[in-house]
Amino acid sequence: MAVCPVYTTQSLNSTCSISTPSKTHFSSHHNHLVFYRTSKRTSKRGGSSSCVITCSAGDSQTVVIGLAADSGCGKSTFMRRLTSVFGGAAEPPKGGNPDSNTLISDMTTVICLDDYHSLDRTGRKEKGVTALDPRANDFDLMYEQVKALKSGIAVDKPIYNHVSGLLDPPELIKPPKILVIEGLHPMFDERVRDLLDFSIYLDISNEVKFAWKIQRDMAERGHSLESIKASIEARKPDFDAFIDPQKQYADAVIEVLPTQLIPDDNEGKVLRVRLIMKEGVEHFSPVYLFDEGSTISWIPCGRKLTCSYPGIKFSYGPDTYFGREVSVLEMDGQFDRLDELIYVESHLSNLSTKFYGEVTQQMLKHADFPGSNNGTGLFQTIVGLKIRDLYEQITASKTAAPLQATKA
Ligand SMILES: Nc1ncnc2c1ncn2[C@@H]1O[C@H](COP(=O)(O)OP(=O)(O)OP(=O)(O)O)[C@@H](O)[C@H]1O
Ligand SMILES: O=C(CO)[C@H](O)[C@H](O)COP(=O)(O)O
Repeated sequence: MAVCPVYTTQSLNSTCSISTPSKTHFSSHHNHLVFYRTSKRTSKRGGSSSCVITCSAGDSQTVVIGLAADSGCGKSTFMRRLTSVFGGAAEPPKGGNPDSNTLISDMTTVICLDDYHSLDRTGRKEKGVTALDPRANDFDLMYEQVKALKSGIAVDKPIYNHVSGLLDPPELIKPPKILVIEGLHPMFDERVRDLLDFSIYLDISNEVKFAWKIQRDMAERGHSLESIKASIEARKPDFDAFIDPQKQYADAVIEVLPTQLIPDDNEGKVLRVRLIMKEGVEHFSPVYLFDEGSTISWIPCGRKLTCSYPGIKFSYGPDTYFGREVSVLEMDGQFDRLDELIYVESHLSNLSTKFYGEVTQQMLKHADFPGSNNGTGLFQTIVGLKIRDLYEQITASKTAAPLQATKA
């Protein structure tokens, strides 16, 4: 009996109906039903016909968030801030591959899209392509698996092992409440993009990326300055062609630039950070400073906020980004005392906090994370709170929908 190559795993709290061209075999496996097609049937034209498995998720609803950025641009730090907003620690799957890239907490599962590399390190070298090149990635599988998870179906996701550079045996991923897909290409493939309920792009300018890379790869990983420069240069053409263009699709972009408060600064320590928020996105209303829609420039330094050189400057206002209407909140400079952030927080509106001072509390909780004293940490925290709000709105609207249908 030939086993059809198409199979799916289905979590037990879902309802499935199966129509098959021939016999379908299903069995219980790791707490999941596994459906196999047991034979291929040839259609009149000679191609193989497909097995249709229609499943509806039980009461689970997965909200899907996309986070795009180049390597070393703060995705992991952002993820740690985001999962902290939902409470609970994020950990790799228990008892699984120690080199798994997945992080699971009560509410969230973060999967790294490097796991969809179709070519391993040697394969890329042989073919002369980088990991940023779409030819080194399996977008069909990415789409199928994100779609399955979104509809409540568990998947066996491959693992790209960053230690060995090989593709390891897959790991089982169950549909979470919130699925975050982070990596190089969450918005590259239109089909995957359409599955996202919210998307973020971390746009780190070349100068800052270079400074961060030096800090991490030289200080922590022992790489030489020349090798860091060479690796950035080697990735740049593919970064420009395949990664950077995704920012036009993002609902929120965190742009990190050198400061304008120090003339000709080239140290990259003081940062100007812009939070670009699209208008008209369902379940998302941009944060504003003082007065929604106005153009504001604010220097908060003085009696209530301690600032040393070069100070802090906030700006806010409407703008356009890739032809779309956006609101932009900008912070240039860095905080001296994080506890005084409450003063800034009290002047921001639409933060989606659950209590007064929640942004400041989150920032103080993770004061040791990179960027906690500047706009990168502040805006990542704010986006985390907006995602919590978006999740709550989506689940509330889905719960309300059947009730309304019954009433009608
Ligand atoms: N906001 C920040 N301010 C200063 N440095 C930062 C900031 N965010 C990240 N970095 C620097 O960049 C490094 C990489 O950050 P992080 O691990 O979060 O990035 P990543 O995108 O997940 O990287 P990779 O994809 O390579 O794993 C940090 O070790 C730190 O040196
Ligand atoms: O751009 C990257 C995303 O993190 C990595 O460079 C890519 O995944 C290739 O991995 P490795 O460096 O292990 O060969």
